[in-house]
Amino acid sequence: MILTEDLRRTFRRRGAVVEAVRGISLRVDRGELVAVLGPNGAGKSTLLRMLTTLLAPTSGSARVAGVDVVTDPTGVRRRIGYVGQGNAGGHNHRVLDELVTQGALYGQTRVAARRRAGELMETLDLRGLERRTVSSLSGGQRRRMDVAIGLMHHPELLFLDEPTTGMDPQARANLWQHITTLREATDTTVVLTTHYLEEADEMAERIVVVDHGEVIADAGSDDLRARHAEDRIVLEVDDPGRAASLLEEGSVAGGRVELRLAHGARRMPGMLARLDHAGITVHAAHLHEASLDDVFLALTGRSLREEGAAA
Ligand SMILES: Nc1ncnc2c1ncn2[C@@H]1O[C@H](COP(=O)(O)OP(=O)(O)OP(=O)(O)O)[C@@H](O)[C@H]1O
Repeated sequence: MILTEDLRRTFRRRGAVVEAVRGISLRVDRGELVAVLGPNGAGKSTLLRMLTTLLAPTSGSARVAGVDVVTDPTGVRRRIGYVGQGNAGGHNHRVLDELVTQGALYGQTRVAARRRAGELMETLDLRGLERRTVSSLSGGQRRRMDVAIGLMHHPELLFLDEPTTGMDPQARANLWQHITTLREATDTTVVLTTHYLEEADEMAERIVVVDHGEVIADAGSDDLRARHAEDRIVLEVDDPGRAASLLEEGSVAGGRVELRLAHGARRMPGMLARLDHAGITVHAAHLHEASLDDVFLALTGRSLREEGAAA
């Protein structure tokens, strides 16, 4: 669905050259949900803007939905939906009119556009808001309307640039619920950027970490954790020394055994069974799973959480 090869984009700023995207080769298959994560200024928006034909690459190539972004940008736009960071839609327009106008822009008849708008209002829980003005919607409703606008022309691929920024947790969960339903129904490919690590962790099948204009990691969140960070298991047992030597790993501190390892959740039951078998009583077992932020810290030396909070 997306194939880029050595994609680059440089900007000139006050005589200096800024390499915003430095040779990204990326493949996204049909039906995938991919989250692009990275600190501020990493190059995420520049990458997305090239893939959505809003910005021309300096060099390299990108095919999106089977179409080259440089030679046929109109063809790309016809096949993709893009929900940018700003809100779409005019403030004083009515919700249904906004959607129908968007459909008309893509050549739909009014009848077809109204039918499509009705479907999307149903899927995205916007029913009953048809005649409301855009400015009267809540933040969450507004963002769902933005997504509906991006989907009016049945795109095969949807780009979402920080779709949930500024939403409260309930509205975020609600929007995700709708995107999940939509994917189940239509197999739409989704590429998004987000500052919310938990969101990427829960929703994305694949996480592409971008830093300094390059892809520095590309895998599912469990794989990223196993490869780049460690889980921590703390066991409160009646004989920590014997427990540590039986498990052949871990250190004893404060009457507890502490272990740092990959796949902690999977390995903990086996450890508990071995201790039980050896007659060692376990009073409590704590699993602290590595977070995506730990992965991020290991990869970049910076915490995305702090960057996100500062953004
Ligand atoms: N039009 C431009 N002119 C000059 N420099 C630019 C331009 N657009 C982006 N840049 C620079 O390119 C780099 C990458 O910016 P980009 O906006 O792609 O990062 P980002 O990862 O999307 O950041 P954020 O999370 O803050 O949105 C930054 O150093 C930025 O200052």
